[in-house]
Parts: sequence; C-alpha cells; structure tokens
Amino acid sequence: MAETIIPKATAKRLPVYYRYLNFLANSGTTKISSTELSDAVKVDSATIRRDFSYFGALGKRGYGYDVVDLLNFFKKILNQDRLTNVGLVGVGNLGHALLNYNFRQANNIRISAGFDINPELAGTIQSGVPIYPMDEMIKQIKDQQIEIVILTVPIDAAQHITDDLVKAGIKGIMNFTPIRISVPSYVRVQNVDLATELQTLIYFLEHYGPTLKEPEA
Ligand SMILES: NC(=O)c1ccc[n+]([C@@H]2O[C@H](COP(=O)([O-])OP(=O)(O)OC[C@H]3O[C@@H](n4cnc5c(N)ncnc54)[C@H](O)[C@@H]3O)[C@@H](O)[C@H]2O)c1
Repeated sequence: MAETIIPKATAKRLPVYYRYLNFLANSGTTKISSTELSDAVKVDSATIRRDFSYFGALGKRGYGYDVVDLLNFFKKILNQDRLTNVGLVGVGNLGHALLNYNFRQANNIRISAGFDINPELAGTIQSGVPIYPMDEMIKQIKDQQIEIVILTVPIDAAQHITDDLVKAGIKGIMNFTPIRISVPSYVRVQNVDLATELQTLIYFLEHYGPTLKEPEA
C-alpha cells in the first residue's frame, strides 16, 4: 500500500477526504454515497472514484462507502494512526503562528521542537513547545527522530540550515521561505507560498467566477 504511486493532485486531495470522513465518523455516520461525499468536499464524483481507484476498490456498487473502513484506510495512508513529530526552524512571526496552531486537534501531527538563533528564544517554551539554540539542532533532530521540518527563517539563512537539516537525516521540508532550497534527491520539499495561493484564487475568481469548480488538475 505504501508503494502506491499516485498523482500529486490526488495526494493533495487525500487530507481533504480524510478530514471530512473524520467529521462523519465523529458524528456517527456509518455510510456515505459518492454523490454526498462529492457535494461535501467539492470534488466531482468521477475524480473521487478515480482517486480512490489508485488504492483498489474502496466502495461497493449501490452502497457507497463505509465511513469507518474508509477512514481507517486513509488514516494508514496519511500516517494518521501514529503521531508525527515535526520540527520548526525560525520562531518569528510566521513560526509563532504555526506553533499556536493546534495541528494535533484534527491531525496526528505536532510540532515537538522549535529552533532559533535568537538567544532570547532559545531555551524557552513557546506555546508548549521547547525552543532550542541552533547549535543543538542536528542533535535534537536525531535524538527526537524528527523527519519533517517546517522552515520559517529569513531567506539568507534558508540554504545553510537546509544543509544542516539534511545532515541531521531529515526526509521532508515544508519550505515557507521564498527561495527554492537545494536538497538531495531523497529529501522532499513542499514549498508553501500564500501569495501564490492568493494569486491563484484571484485568477480563478476572474476566469471562472465564485461558484464554478476549477478544472481538473
Ligand atoms: N510562504 C509564505 O506564504 C510566507 C508568509 C510569510 C512569511 N514567509 C517567509 O517566512 C520567513 C519568516 O518570516 P517571518 O515574518 O516569520 O520573519 P521573522 O523575522 O518574524 O522570523 C524569522 C525568525 O528566524 C530566526 N532566524 C534568523 N536567522 C536565523 C538562523 N540563521 N537560524 C535560525 N533562526 C534564524 C529569527 O530569530 C526569527 O525568530 C521569511 O523567509 C518570509 O519571507 C513566507
């Protein structure tokens, strides 16, 4: 199952399905039709069926989907059946906002360690998370077996911190800095840029209006 190779667009929709199924399970719903799921997550049912088909048949014809079965399945795929510890490098404005956000409430993810060069921050606890000085970063990441790091440092610090993160054995970086960091092929980088997302939203509003669904990726 872990070896299933799926398109990026499908991978991006999996957490959306997961969140909604979690909501359904919590409210006691036991089954859902593909049309209901489609309406709720705003993804057309053909796309949902295609997404699910990458993982084999998950629904029964004429019955729809069993919510708990599907939820457990996505839990495994998204590693939500175990807690994922994430590191945060750069505890400034954006870093603080991310620390304050309780990832764990809906997703089994928590920021377990923060790192910052500012001596006033290092050695403190911010939003319940210990902040370490940079010279402890590699050791803490190894000791805590952190595999994913969120990068929220100024541009000029991004690459050399990335190089240290690679040395520490990190597997994935969520990069909020505006530069494209270089990593070896076995490390994955997810770039997040709110300005680009906003531009995309503006583009879709201008070209397709507020109610039409965006064309399939
Ligand atoms: N992707 C987005 O949508 C988005 C949105 C806002 C900001 N950003 C980017 O995120 C980054 C952080 O923005 P911010 O507003 O939080 O900045 P900030 O100045 O408030 O915070 C930066 C933090 O990094 C720390 N820092 C500086 N040099 C460091 C180093 N060498 N090692 C470790 N820590 C170091 C600082 O002490 C500070 O706490 C910037 O690169 C900014 O461009 C991206």
